[in-house]
Amino acid sequence: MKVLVPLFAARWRGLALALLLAATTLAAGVALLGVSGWFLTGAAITTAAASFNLFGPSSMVRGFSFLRIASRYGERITGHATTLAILSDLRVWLFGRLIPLVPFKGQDERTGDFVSRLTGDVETLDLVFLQVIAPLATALFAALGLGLFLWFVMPTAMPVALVGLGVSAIGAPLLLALSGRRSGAAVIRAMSDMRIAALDGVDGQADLVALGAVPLSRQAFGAAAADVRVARLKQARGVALGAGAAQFGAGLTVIGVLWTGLQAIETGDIGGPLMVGALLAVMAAFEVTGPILRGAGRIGQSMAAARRMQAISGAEPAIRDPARPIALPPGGVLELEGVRFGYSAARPVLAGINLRLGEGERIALVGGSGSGKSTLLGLLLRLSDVDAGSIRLAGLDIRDIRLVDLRSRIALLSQDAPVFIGTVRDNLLIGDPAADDATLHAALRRARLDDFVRGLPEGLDSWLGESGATLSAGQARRLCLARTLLAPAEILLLDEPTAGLDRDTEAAFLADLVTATAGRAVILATHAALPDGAVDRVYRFEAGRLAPG
Ligand SMILES: Nc1ncnc2c1ncn2[C@@H]1O[C@H](COP(=O)(O)OP(=O)(O)OP(=O)(O)O)[C@@H](O)[C@H]1O
Repeated sequence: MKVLVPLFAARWRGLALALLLAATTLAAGVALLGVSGWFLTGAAITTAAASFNLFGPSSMVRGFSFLRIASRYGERITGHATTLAILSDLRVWLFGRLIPLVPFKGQDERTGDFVSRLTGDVETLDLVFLQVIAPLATALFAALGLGLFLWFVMPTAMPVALVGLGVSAIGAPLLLALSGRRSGAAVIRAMSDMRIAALDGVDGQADLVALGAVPLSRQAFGAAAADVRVARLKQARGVALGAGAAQFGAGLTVIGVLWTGLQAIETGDIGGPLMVGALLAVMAAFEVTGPILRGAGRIGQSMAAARRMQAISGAEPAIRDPARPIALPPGGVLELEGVRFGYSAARPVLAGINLRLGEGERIALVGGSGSGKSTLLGLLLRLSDVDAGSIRLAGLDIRDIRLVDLRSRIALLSQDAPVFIGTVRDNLLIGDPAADDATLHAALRRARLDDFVRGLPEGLDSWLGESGATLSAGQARRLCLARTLLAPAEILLLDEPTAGLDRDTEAAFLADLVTATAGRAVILATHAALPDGAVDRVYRFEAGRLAPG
């Protein structure tokens, strides 16, 4: 739960107010029932014999019931508002931590799991304050108040009531929380698997339909949903058992207090009305056990969720800024010397790359599929670090430069560049947030998409749908290309910029590359046939090395 501490600390005022109101609610409830018992018994005895002042207790009953309503309302509002604000803070924090860790490596860390942590896991933490911290604090307060009250009016009942309250509000929930750890973790795991199965099915819907594989996807989702049901059922069984045990404890306590109370009446230590009032006050104090038990039943789930978040907060991205960054001087000469790299030690991809890219030069990297073109471009942006050798920009090893500086000099159009949800303009402004309409249209023109965008009813403000659903694959690619061209970087890395374009558009774009890239240095990874003059030099990948192409 360490992740929650700073977030709770940042919102301590709201939490403290909610705690105060929760304690007031409980105190008013206890007092209400206590006074009512005292009042009713006193009034009943009055009609039989002695005199009893009805006005005092009846106004107290009204006062406490009003106070209880008002404080409960306030407590719900502040408790929930603060909790929602904390969860929102947590989501933002988590998003910030997760992004540098993408792409996830390993089986357990998939995109669906990432979404699951941001949504499901965070939501389970709502009960930490509302159903654990606040009710526990209130229970302590109740125990203290009730103990003091009984100490004065019926001391023999005090240990019985406190032990009973301790067992029901702390002992039973503690056992429940401990026994529910495994089922809680199972719920979290199963929910995450279910989200992953759902995302897989939605992402691959078209192919699954075309291949007639929808039943397989449904089966995978069904299995995940069944796991969720089983895990939840186990959890609910635990809560029911715990609630039963707590109710039993409450019943025994009331009998114990009644027993000691009757003895106290017999010895003349307490009057009948006050004893009844005290008995009902004890019963009312047990009100606090309900939320604690509900919280305890699910706390295993929250703790598993918190552990998953803690794991992220402890995880360091593989690529980090240098401890002592060196300011990047102007100039954009890029030099690679003896660069070796492999995703695993057993399978090197780059086996000694030497390359020099002068300012404003354009070169092309060609080679078979899987030869290492995209890998090399990724290294230039430090998406991974070289295993051996060095990459220098403006004379500095790129590992000595701040990432933000490096990436402001070099822009990449990746092979699977995404269209973000939003409009054409939203997508383009990611490349250059300050660009005006004329600049946006110029970039679109260079990417051979301007006519299309101008033909849309809302032009630059046309909505593109999720992942550019309203665009063809080639149009989406050109939009991403326009976005990269807009980036004010001196070096452009274009990975298959013409993928998805028809032959004529591809030839026109490549013929126009010099103008399109406006004097900037370019590394073009491509399978396309290059027209004369499109680039200054061509290199071919051969067994992890570069040879003049
Ligand atoms: N994230 C990864 N993890 C493990 N291996 C990878 C990863 N990305 C690429 N590879 C492997 O590295 C090799 C080079 O891949 P890369 O994507 O650089 O090739 P490419 O020349 O760009 O291919 P293409 O022309 O098909 O895009 C391939 O054998 C590929 O299987």
